[in-house]
Amino acid sequence: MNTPSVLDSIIEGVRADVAAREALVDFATLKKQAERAAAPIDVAAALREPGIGVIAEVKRSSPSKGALAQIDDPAHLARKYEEGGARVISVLTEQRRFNGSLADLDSVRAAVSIPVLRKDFIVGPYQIHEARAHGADMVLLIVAALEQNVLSSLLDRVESLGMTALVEVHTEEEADRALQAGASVVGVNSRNLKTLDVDRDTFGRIAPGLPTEVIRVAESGVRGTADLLAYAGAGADAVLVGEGLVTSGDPRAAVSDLVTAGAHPSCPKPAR
Ligand SMILES: O=P(O)(O)OC[C@@H](O)[C@@H](O)c1c[nH]c2ccccc12
Repeated sequence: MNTPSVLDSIIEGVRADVAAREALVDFATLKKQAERAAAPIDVAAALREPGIGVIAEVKRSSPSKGALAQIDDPAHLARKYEEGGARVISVLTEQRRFNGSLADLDSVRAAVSIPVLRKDFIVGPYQIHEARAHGADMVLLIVAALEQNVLSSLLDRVESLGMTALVEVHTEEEADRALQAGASVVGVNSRNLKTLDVDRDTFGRIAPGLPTEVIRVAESGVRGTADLLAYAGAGADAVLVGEGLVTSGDPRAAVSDLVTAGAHPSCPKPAR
């Protein structure tokens, strides 16, 4: 048998955690909770607005670096991101490796009026209704973690609840699978989730092959405005930034610098 990748071991933990939550709140009850949540915001429309969108992430830890930042008040951080001009807030809810939680998602949802992304390792429908019940507008689906038929049905379920899926890919083959499943927003992760290596050229290799109507998000590895401009030059509509913001000391200013660079007339814009 092959040695399990980082992704495999994260998913194993996630499955156990989902089973434990489902034992407390069954799927039928959760679905009713999701129906009572405030209507989702149209994230695709928000990402089509002019300028390079900044998706700012609430990220305490990562499997590659361990603890990144002490975030005692995720709502406060999210408000700083919103004040800095973030288009969307991403909240990591995976507990074992990223030290996130659904409580973080609740606090952030209550604190901001811009769209919120639930960033987790989604393996089944339960987590999608759970995202909605906790006020998410967008849900991450990682192609490398899902069989094709499961990916397609989860994507349909996200959309049937009025949310938008951010479909994450790392290779051309995965990008084809994302499109086949009907993704309208594709995130190209520069980090390989099986090895955790970052290669910032990944976006530039994959993005040009995506149809023009697909919204392209460059994920990971943005240290500052130079990386944003490089991703924009390769066709990004938006960038997703975690570590660079949580370690910045001034998250509002860090987001604002990125937003300003991405809105400047000299910043390359995707042709569509
Ligand atoms: O901290 P960074 O390098 O700015 O990366 C943010 C984001 O792209 C990263 O957290 C991420 C991308 N895809 C994921 C999937 C699961 C967990 C985390 C991620």
